[in-house]
Amino acid sequence: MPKVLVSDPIDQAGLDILSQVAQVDVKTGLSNEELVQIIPEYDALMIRSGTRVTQEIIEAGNQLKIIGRAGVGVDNVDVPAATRKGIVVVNSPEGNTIAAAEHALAMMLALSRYIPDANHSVKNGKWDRKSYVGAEVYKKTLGIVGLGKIGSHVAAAAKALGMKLIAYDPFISLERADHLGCRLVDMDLLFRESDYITLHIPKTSETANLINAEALAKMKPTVRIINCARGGIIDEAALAEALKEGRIGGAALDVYENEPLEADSPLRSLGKEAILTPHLGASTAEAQINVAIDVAEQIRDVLLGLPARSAVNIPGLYPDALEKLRPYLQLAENLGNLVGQLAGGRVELLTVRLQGELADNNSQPIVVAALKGLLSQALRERVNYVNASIEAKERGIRIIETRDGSIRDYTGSLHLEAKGALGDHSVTGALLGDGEIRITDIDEFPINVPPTHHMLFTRHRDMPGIIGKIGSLLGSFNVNIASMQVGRKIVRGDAVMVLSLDDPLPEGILAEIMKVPGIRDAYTVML
Ligand SMILES: NC(=O)c1ccc[n+]([C@@H]2O[C@H](COP(=O)([O-])OP(=O)(O)OC[C@H]3O[C@@H](n4cnc5c(N)ncnc54)[C@H](O)[C@@H]3O)[C@@H](O)[C@H]2O)c1
Ligand SMILES: O=C(O)CC[C@@H](O)C(=O)O
Repeated sequence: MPKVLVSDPIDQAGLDILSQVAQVDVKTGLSNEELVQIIPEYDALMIRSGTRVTQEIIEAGNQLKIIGRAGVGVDNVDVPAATRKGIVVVNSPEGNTIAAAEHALAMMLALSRYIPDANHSVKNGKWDRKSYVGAEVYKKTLGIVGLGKIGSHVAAAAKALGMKLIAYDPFISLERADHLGCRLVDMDLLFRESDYITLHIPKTSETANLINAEALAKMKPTVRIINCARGGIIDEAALAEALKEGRIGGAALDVYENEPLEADSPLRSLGKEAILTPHLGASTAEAQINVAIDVAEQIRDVLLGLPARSAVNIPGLYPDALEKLRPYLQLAENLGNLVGQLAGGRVELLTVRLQGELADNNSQPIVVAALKGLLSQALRERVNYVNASIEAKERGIRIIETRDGSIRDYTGSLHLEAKGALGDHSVTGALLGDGEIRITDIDEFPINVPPTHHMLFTRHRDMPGIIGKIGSLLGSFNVNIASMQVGRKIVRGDAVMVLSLDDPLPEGILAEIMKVPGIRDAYTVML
């Protein structure tokens, strides 16, 4: 019988499902060293947010087939290490949506009426009615940052409370926002106009410290901020300072840069204008049952040799079909991610053309992989091989699929075109004999580069000196170039340049690149 280790508290409903097919050991509170020691005997690991699944644990897990996260965020799992080892990582993308949205709403109302402090004072024998004169949310402006699953539910409820809704989400269509009764605005305006700001975004390099001293300075002195998304999106020291000095009205936090919150955090000494909960967003009986069942069923299926429905790293296909398509799925995901970034978000139309031998295959997994890549900048771990099509549909992305078996430049290749905020862009990619991926065309300019983590693309006039200038500019910012390619259709006409970089581009450098004579456009892309 296979063995499953459950290393965080999981609802009994999930344990019952696992017990149908496996020996289940529940051992919570283990240290990294203890996990490394016992993991070799297990076929599956089931966790919540308490266990950090490090590369060390994954490498020691020689029998491990699946890691199941009973919740959304897989930020506590080293997913690339699991993928390298062929271990499926699954999550429950929707099981706790309602719980988290309701927690944010509860925080907003509790903050407005000082409920935690008032409760505390009555329980301590007082009858103080003067200190707790609150504010109404009716007719106030709620700024929602991130209009995904949780943000949308918050919007619907806040609308019913009579609030005016504005939102910032660069990946959501105007139609979707309109449908939710939200006016899409830029971040700056949201900071300035909101009476309440609620965060429902993933933590990424773009959203880390989004609410910092500079952002706080733009807000109304009465603004109340709610974060039930991820720690690290708010600069906690700057927030504590602003609250102490009365520069903002209040803050309610469920998540923190470091969890558990440090004993000496400045947040702990704040008064009634701050509410702190210990990452309780998903802590409802209903959500815990939902996520436990969702993830336990997937672990059971994988242990029985069936596909998982919400795998974040490996698609849920039967093993033989997966083996054949795996390199093309990776190609599709890379190209989807690339064309999505070139198109600048808000993609309305994606055209997928399967070429050469690829045209003979079942196109559905390829299209889904392309969508997964396309949506990954917006949704991170929320998007998987199961929900990518639904997410795309909800975002109003139309898909056109075509096939051209006659194209034989490579045995099989894939062409994607996206219409987005930055206009129409296209990419083509192929597999070399050894399965290595090559990007072979960008916006109809022929190139031949492997996808890498940090890339820089320019559109420029083909003229002497331009490549040298970009090279020295990057050098002056201490950015190392791994490879560089130029593609052009005619001599001294328009050209594209693609650089693979060892380092991320520091802030401000794109503006400098745009000043180089002959450069028409420049984009950075992270794959
Ligand atoms: N406190 C908890 O216990 C708890 C429970 C569940 C989820 N969460 C967290 O809540 C957050 C939202 O979850 P969700 O299920 O709504 O996710 P989601 O993927 O459905 O929505 C996230 C939204 O953020 C948008 N977005 C991405 N980058 C952005 C950026 N730079 N600026 C503005 N918008 C951006 C995306 O377009 C998307 O619409 C996540 O961070 C998730 O981990 C917390
Ligand atoms: O309670 C938990 O497991 C955390 C839930 C939440 O942060 C998630 O990512 O799903």
